[in-house]
Amino acid sequence: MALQRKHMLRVGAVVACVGVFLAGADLAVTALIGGQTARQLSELSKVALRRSEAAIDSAGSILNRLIAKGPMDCSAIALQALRLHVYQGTIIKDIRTVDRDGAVQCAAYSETLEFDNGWARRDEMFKSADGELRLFRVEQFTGAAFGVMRDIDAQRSLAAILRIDGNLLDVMPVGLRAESNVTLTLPDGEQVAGYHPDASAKSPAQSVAFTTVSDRYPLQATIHVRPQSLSARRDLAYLLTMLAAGTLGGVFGLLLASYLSRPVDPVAELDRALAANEFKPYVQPTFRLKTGDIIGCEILARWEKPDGRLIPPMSFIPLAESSGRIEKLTWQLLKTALRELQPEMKQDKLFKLSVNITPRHLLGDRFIDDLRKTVASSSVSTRQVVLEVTEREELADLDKATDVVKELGELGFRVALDDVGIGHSGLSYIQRLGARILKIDKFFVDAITRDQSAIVVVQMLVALARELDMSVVAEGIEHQEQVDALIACGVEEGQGYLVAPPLSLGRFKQFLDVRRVSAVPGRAAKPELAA
Ligand SMILES: Nc1nc2c(ncn2[C@@H]2O[C@@H]3COP(=O)(O)O[C@H]4[C@@H](O)[C@H](n5cnc6c(=O)[nH]c(N)nc65)O[C@@H]4COP(=O)(O)O[C@H]3[C@H]2O)c(=O)[nH]1
Repeated sequence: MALQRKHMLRVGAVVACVGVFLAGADLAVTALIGGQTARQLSELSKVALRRSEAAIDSAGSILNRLIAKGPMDCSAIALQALRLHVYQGTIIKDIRTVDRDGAVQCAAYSETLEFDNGWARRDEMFKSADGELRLFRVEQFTGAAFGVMRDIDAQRSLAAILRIDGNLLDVMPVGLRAESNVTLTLPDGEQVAGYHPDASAKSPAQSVAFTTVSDRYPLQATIHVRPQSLSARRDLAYLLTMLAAGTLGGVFGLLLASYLSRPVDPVAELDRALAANEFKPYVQPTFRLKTGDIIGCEILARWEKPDGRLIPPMSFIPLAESSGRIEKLTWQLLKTALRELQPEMKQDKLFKLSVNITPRHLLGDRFIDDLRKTVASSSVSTRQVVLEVTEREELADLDKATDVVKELGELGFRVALDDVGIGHSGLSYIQRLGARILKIDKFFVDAITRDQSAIVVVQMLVALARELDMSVVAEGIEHQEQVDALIACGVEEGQGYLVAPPLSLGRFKQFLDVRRVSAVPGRAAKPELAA
């Protein structure tokens, strides 16, 4: 079972750590690589724009040179001069002279006019920042072309028709070429050039855009990419990082598991629990057998672990005893119980609170002093406090024990001898100690309804108690038949699951309230009060 838990812990820790490391690495690498890709694409849109600006610059200076050469008046010489600048293979596909309104007067190659499908008016053109050039879209049957116009004089202008193609806009890195396109647009959104590296592929339907706007020309270059292209998960660096993170997570998980499953020093654990106040006084009511009236309760320690587990006393009391922590533990429990039950104890002056005291603690030098202080600070009468000393363990020094019990009695405390009948000491021990209460062990209560000898022992203990002026409490009563048999033997008080198991202080208070209201003798505790 322990091995299985260890294995489960190890697997759980490894899985959890790998998960956390992978998630962390995913977040970090996605942000890092995604950010880098976005910066790279912004830079590339700048490159596309700068190249396009250079093309416009070059067209503008050609137009300037032509205008400087002579009158561009559609004469044969003027057209010849224009033709010299329209070469196959360059981006200038035609140069035209246009009038004041932008209407074409003549073209370097008049046959290109047949390709036209529309020509912008002057007022539809966009001015460059220096006012020297005007840019516009030229509709042609073969697709959009890009017009760059410079005024010759107040009446005429010279317009170059450019086709900015892949050579200028081919800026995309290999990995992104197939999933992107690059466009040049005017301020009205009209596209004057576009480039898709993979001519057969369609533009991405859903895309992320990276745009650079020119500060010299009314123009912007935009790179459109599919959102998936930005995903860092396609990157080799991402895969390598995730592999490293997963491995690190696994190693860390193993280390964590071995740290968590390291043997814990039980005494250090006790000290930690004491400091954290994890030991709680649960209490089990004692009652009058004939009437069922509650006459007190016994503190039974429980360890409420931070993970919610409730540890029974036999799992920690022996260690607390052998490690010298029992004193601190006892005072902690008693203080808490006195503080919490003080109102009930003040209201019912006959109510007795019992606490288990180990023989060694009882015989300790400071026991009586500490007990007095603890009880005095709660302003509860010493007469309402019972100290249960077990008969299971021998009192090392019976004479000293007798003196202590006597002194305690003078101070008002009562001492009960616990687990009577199963211990090693004889009747003289009971007689000498001077205890006021005798608690008959559950062993005899269990047997009393089926074993005549148990009846004889109980009757004998009752007789002895009467002789010594002691009262008798029977422990571990679970059935009404046991109550009846105990009454028949002369026992008057008892405790057991028949009335209630050990309860937390809060539940015990509720239990008292319910009992006060119903006040039915001998009735078992309501199931919801069971611990
Ligand atoms: N089956 C059954 N059990 C019943 C019934 N009625 C009561 N019991 C259980 O019998 C035990 C009676 O307490 P104990 O003899 O003082 O025996 C106690 C006592 O010797 C010791 N102990 C508990 N708390 C403390 C403490 O604060 N200090 C010291 N020194 N010992 C403690 O641990 C022992 C065990 O305590 P618990 O486990 O709480 O077990 C308790 C109680 O829960 C019943 O009807 N049926």
